[in-house]
Amino acid sequence: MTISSLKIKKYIEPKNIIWQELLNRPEVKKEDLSQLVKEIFNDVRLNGDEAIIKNTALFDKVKLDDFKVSDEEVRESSKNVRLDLKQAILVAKSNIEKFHRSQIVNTQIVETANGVKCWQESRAIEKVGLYIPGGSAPLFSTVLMLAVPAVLAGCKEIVLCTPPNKEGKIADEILYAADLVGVTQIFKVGGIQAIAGLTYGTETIPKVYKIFGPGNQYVTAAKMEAFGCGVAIDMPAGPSELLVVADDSAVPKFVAADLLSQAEHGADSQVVCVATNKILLDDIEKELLAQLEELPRKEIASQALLNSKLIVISAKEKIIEFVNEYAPEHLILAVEDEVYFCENTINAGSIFIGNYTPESAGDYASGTNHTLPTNGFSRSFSGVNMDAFVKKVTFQKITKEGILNLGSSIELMAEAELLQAHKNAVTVRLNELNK
Ligand SMILES: NC(=O)c1ccc[n+]([C@@H]2O[C@H](COP(=O)([O-])OP(=O)(O)OC[C@H]3O[C@@H](n4cnc5c(N)ncnc54)[C@H](O)[C@@H]3O)[C@@H](O)[C@H]2O)c1
Ligand SMILES: N[C@H](CO)Cc1c[nH]c[nH+]1
Ligand SMILES: [Zn+2]
Repeated sequence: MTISSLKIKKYIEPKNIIWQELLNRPEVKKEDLSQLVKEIFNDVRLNGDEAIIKNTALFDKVKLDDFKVSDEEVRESSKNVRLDLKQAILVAKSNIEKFHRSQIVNTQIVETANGVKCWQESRAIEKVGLYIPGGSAPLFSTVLMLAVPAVLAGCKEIVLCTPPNKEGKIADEILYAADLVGVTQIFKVGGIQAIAGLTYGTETIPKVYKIFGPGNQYVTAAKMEAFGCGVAIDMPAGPSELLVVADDSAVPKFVAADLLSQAEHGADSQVVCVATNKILLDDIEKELLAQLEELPRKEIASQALLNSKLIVISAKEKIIEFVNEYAPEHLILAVEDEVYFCENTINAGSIFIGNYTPESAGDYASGTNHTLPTNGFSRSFSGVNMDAFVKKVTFQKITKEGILNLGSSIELMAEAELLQAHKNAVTVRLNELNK
């Protein structure tokens, strides 16, 4: 496809009746993966490491008898990472730490009635598995996004799996970032077999309690199977997406650059731009096509742009209605009335405000997490944050005075539910106190 012939779908003041078309995500070929996932899970459950080695040879085209990354490999890879890149990774790590640490809440003891104290404490999930995709780009930033909060939360075992390349290697930057942050074990295993290994455990891979991280359709289907086997997962995180809302205060060159930043992730990415007038939208489109020409990943980005939409909606109430129905992973607000749009946005994974807040900032280094719900799941899921790595345990301590205060309410409710033993647990105490 030549760039000049690229036609991005345009909609001018679309009526609600065609909104469904605008809200749709790119069509994914719905291959039924459940049989394949079940077979590999069964293989790994029964044959452990042998199944991991066999499936890695089959799907990643490399035979690795030892797939655990050694300390020596980690040390060597650190030497291969450029000094300026190491510095940049340190800046990102520090900001991600600061922002995620700020999410830790202090315990608050509440006296709900005289002598009845209740509180909640966080306990880190002891064993977590982090999946880092390996395919078309070495996403070492995802290592920071998952491992930094895991370490801050106090997770004891942080196990990372990522697919090896055909030489049986993992990108130096992934190993450097994992070691820097404090990942406890690293395995050269990807796809379904990695998720199965983390679910059941093998001779080499430890079983974990929760699995995090994005991945392709095989990884996503495997995470759903893991969930069915009793292992928690973070969320369904699919192909990247971005919605930009722009009014006359926006800079077309910036908006175009932002749209392309997510389009280059994959052919299945989707970017949408809502502008308040046609002149602005045309300027953004012109910039988009000019900048696309210069990109090394222009083929991928062009494919994504075929799934994308340029829309004019002039009324801000209508724009908000559209944003909340679309429920994007990322939302950029390049608008004058930032307060109105921020206050009225309900469904979005992460919001970027103003002309100098590119989405890439959140992908790498501002401090927020880039593992976010896609495909409309921002209606009901949060992105990865500190809460994802802990469980909340509630506590209560009731004194003699407390049970005297609360006792009769419990007795009455238990009796009404026909649960005599529940009532008795209170009655025996009240009898003792009233002697
Ligand atoms: N939403 C987010 O936060 C986010 C962030 C980064 C990446 N992503 C997404 O993650 C995905 C990364 O995918 P990827 O492919 O680059 O890497 P990946 O690591 O997810 O998948 C590679 C693995 O897939 C398995 N596989 C490949 N072909 C197979 C087949 N025919 N049968 C069985 N298994 C097979 C192999 O085992 C291989 O190791 C992309 O879709 C990208 O958009 C999302
Ligand atoms: N934008 C991606 C999430 O949708 C995350 C990422 C990693 N590296 C660059 N970007
Ligand atoms: Zn990105």
